Amino acid sequence: MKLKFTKMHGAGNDFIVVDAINQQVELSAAQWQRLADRRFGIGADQILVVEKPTLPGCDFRYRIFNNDGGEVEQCGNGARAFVKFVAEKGLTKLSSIRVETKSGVIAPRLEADGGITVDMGAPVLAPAEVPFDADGLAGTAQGVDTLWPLELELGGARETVLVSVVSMGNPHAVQVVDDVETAPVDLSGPLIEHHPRFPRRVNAGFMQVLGRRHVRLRVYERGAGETLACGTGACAAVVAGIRRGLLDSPVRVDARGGQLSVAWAGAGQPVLLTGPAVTVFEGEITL
Ligand SMILES: N[C@@H](CCC[C@H](N)C(=O)O)C(=O)O
Repeated sequence: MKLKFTKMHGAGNDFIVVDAINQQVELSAAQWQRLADRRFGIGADQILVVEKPTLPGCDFRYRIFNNDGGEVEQCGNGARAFVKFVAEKGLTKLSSIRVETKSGVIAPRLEADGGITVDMGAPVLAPAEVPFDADGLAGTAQGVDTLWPLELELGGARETVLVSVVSMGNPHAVQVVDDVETAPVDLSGPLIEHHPRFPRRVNAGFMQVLGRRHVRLRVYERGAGETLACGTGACAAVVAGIRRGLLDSPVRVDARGGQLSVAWAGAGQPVLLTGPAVTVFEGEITL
């Protein structure tokens, strides 16, 4: 079986995008993982699959598979790549589309200057819905946010980190650090990802506040490891920063692979994510 694909990225978070409307695509988790493998496959942080919608009022269905082959609920940088892909492939003539995802409907918009903004929906903040098991834990209030203590076993020593928990459709634990470059992302990222308090695992964000509208961010992604940028991670970090009283919307987010912008007007309002989407090459692979 041959599979046509497009390789894309958003601020260095890279994707294999597959049109499952005009070709038949039914792959197992092991096959997705093989395709995303950087040595045995094409290589990508995530695979994005474009399908016909199943919900009325939607233009497309968008499925997301992590590098480890697992299907997940949401991907912000991928949503921008998705809208560029469907426009470039002539799958739609609309500049604003409604896209069905595993965690609800999102609305990406192609701007006149080529930039892409995605309405990612409102963040979910109730710990149980993130999901985060806060049972028996004492949180600390900061602004209108609650910081939760997570115990980690770091290199033989016990350490407690304080995290905000936010769902952007997918789960995030965000901590504020003094310097993202020296933060122990490789060490504590996997421990946070698999921490037993997160029943569906979690994306671990490390945010350095540079000013009220400017942060640096690194994210150790669930199912993919550290990526050069994480769109939903940027949204979650800015929501946490605003709730903690550290940031004002809109916020520039510097990731290792590029720059994103996140705007949020507060409780109940949608988060708007803006940033680049780039097509790298097209190919066909025999499975
Ligand atoms: N890179 C993404 C997020 C992809 C999914 C994530 N790893 C998860 O498992 O939730 C983004 O740009 O949002």
